[in-house]
Amino acid sequence: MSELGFGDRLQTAFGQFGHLCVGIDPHPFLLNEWEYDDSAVSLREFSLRVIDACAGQVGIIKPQVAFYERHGARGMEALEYIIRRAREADLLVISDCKRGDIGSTMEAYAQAWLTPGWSLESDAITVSPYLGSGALAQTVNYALGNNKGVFVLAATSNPEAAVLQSARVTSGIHEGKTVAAAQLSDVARWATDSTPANSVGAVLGATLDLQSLGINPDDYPALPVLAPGFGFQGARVEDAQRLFGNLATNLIVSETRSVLSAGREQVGEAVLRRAAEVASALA
Ligand SMILES: O=C(O)c1cc(=O)[nH]c(=O)n1[C@@H]1O[C@H](COP(=O)(O)O)[C@@H](O)[C@H]1O
Repeated sequence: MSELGFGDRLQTAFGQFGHLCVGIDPHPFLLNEWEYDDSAVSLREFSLRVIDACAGQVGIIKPQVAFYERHGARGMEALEYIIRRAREADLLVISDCKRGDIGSTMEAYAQAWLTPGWSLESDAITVSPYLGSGALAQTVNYALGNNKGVFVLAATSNPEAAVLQSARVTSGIHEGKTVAAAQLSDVARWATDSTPANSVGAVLGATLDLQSLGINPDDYPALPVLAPGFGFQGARVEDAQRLFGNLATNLIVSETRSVLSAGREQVGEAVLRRAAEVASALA
């Protein structure tokens, strides 16, 4: 097990490489553009190519589990392999599995993804709180006990999310807040009150107007924030500081298709260029 908590490893990654996280989503269209067939072997080759481009240049990668699951057991084997290779290359791996279930089932997911030495061992995972954020308590405890991280969806980048996430809570400690703001408050409490600190973070889409969801980023402590939506989904990294205010301090700028669509030969160059743009936007 790592000696350092996920929050500390994240700070080291920010200090060495800045705030860019490269997503690995082997969409069939990208496999095709990169001249691979749509197979588990290709997933592995594609992903290794991205890992080579990232190693020593960025600190964090985020494989999207769904694209490996598409290929069943062989796809998951490819995922196990590439996670291991990325971690050996000192990349922090956030496995984007977006698990969300009742507490006892979540515990099994946490064990699958966050147990040192197990085949899918990652540094952090994404989880969904929409069965109630209390159902995530065991996952958070398990992660913290193993020096791992958890990113909880609060306000997601997709337009369909608004109908649910902008609804107002009608009872309890979060009464009157939007669902998204309530989730963010729970995450902020976990991030700051638990040990090791800052190992629990929130997912906040960069495509959103956070104020319209009742979220003023300056009202929150600088917890880790995984922010997808830059690049392909239209958000501009130049706006990161304005969009996230105080939350820009520990912002993970996540980009996938905008980097990977550079192609197999140019992906290294695209990673370097984007990392420099992110560094200058968050300087
Ligand atoms: O958790 C995520 O990473 C995520 C949350 C969210 O709100 N929106 C979102 O697009 N994502 C993921 O980010 C990736 C898309 O990144 P782009 O290709 O850069 O748009 C996909 O793997 C999504 O599942």
